[in-house]
Amino acid sequence: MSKIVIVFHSGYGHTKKVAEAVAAGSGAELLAIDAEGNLPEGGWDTLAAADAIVFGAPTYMGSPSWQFKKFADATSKAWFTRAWQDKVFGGFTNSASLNGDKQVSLIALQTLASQHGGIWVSLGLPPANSKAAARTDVNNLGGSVGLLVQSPSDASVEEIPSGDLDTAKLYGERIAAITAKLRG
Ligand SMILES: Cc1cc2nc3c(=O)[nH]c(=O)nc-3n(C[C@H](O)[C@H](O)[C@H](O)COP(=O)(O)O)c2cc1C
Repeated sequence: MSKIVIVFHSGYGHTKKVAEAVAAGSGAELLAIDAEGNLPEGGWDTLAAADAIVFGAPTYMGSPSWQFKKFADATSKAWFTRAWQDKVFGGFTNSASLNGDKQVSLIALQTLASQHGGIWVSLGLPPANSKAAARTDVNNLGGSVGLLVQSPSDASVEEIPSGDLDTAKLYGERIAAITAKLRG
């Protein structure tokens, strides 16, 4: 069975909830980047052993949080040896506004995966964008590159729109299916 690892940062728990939903769909192991931008003991070995790596970060000031960026810069050690070449990658971001410049963060995650020679998994779901569409619908935010989630600024972790979490689970399933095809 393929090994999928979700490496993510979450300052206040909302992005962690999204990571858990992606894990529910993919069977992935969660690897949290801490408040100082560091991985737990053995974290780099966990990533080295993964068939697929999913990046997750909240959008802060229009880009991934600095803790995620510190992690991203630290992946240069793996880059030097092409250690992550041909792994499968995906990514997600979460922020307060419907737009909130989430796409900037997602492109940063996709670019990081591409620097490593990875195979990026798009969201693969049509947008729910008709007049009748609601926030409870799957992909109501209309993402395509990866997974977008909106947590309103005054929403608790338990109040993240259910449609976005359903979308997260489906994205996890897609990553698992594609990883199984490509990596066995
Ligand atoms: C320093 C900071 C900057 C933020 N910048 C943005 C932003 O650019 N766009 C946005 O929509 N939300 C922004 N937010 C809101 C967060 O993205 C939102 O609260 C998110 O759910 C936090 O996720 P977390 O609980 O995993 O840290 C910002 C929050 C903080 C603390």
